[in-house]
Amino acid sequence: MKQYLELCQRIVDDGVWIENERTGKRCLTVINADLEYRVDRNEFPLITTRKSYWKAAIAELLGYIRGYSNAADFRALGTPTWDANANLNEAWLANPHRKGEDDMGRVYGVQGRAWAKPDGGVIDQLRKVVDNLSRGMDDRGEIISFYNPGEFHMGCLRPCMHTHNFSLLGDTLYLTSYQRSCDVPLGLNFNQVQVFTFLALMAQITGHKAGVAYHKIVNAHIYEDQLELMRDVQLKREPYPAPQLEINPDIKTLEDLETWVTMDDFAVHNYKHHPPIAYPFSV
Ligand SMILES: Nc1nc(=O)c2c([nH]1)NC[C@@H]1CN(c3ccc(C(=O)N[C@@H](CCC(=O)O)C(=O)O)cc3)CN21
Ligand SMILES: O=c1ccn([C@H]2C[C@H](O)[C@@H](COP(=O)(O)O)O2)c(=O)[nH]1
Repeated sequence: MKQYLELCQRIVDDGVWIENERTGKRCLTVINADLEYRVDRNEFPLITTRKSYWKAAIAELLGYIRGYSNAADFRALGTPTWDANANLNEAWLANPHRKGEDDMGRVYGVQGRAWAKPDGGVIDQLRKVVDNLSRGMDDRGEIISFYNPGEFHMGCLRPCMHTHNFSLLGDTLYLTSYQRSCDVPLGLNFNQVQVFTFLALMAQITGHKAGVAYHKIVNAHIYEDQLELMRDVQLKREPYPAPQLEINPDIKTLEDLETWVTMDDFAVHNYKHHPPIAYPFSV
């Protein structure tokens, strides 16, 4: 929690105002942030200075793992977070590649599970990493990348957390995740949960101990209409201790994650938090 609050304060103190053409808003921006999550100690990085909707964040991650490309599938898992990008963005609505209501196009999980090869067929990046790690193998390229510039025009948004790089040291699994663009009040709240949970889940299904997750962010920003709430409300609150995440131990394979797992297979313990803050969302 301390590192999150320090990043927010740094943006408030040192951020530079940058015009964002896509949203038509100004963003107070800093470059480069390095966050670390102690998955080994089960210090779940939930924001405590406001209520965090952690189930929606894990539902998003599960949707990426399943390769979903439709906001309705994300809603069925328990999160409405892709509704706006799929259905309210003018540029995407006018895009001939959009296949109708709720279609997100070839973003995130589609690239992770079905990256199109130029000579036909697809690459399942996640399956390869799971198979290697399950055999105790780290080829120093256990990478899942959602960043496919050749297909940006076929999706509603370029991926923000675009690369997840797993590493095995003995029997301990590590994760380094890269994010190019971060909406700190809204998105980071979710992304912290996702990086932590991705490592915890991958360690569980590949039979390893979870170590530390490293989260590297390039452009970290607060939108102009979020600044007052962050500076005058959230940053005035004292954080509470980190809660713990419990994952159903019956989840043992990638197929389990693809088929029967729901949000009921996740629980958070000792989550003490301040009241909710409704930050504006920019499409
Ligand atoms: N501007 C912007 N910020 C983002 O964080 C973001 C995007 N766009 N587009 C793609 C995804 C969608 N994500 C989202 C979308 C909505 C919320 C959101 O509204 N969160 C609320 C409540 C969520 C709920 O009720 O389930 C929150 O208070 O955290 C969070 C992340 C993260 N990403
Ligand atoms: O997981 C996510 C997804 C999106 N965001 C934020 C970061 C930006 O504010 C927007 C994306 O806009 P771009 O113009 O494509 O950078 O969404 C996030 O923080 N986390």
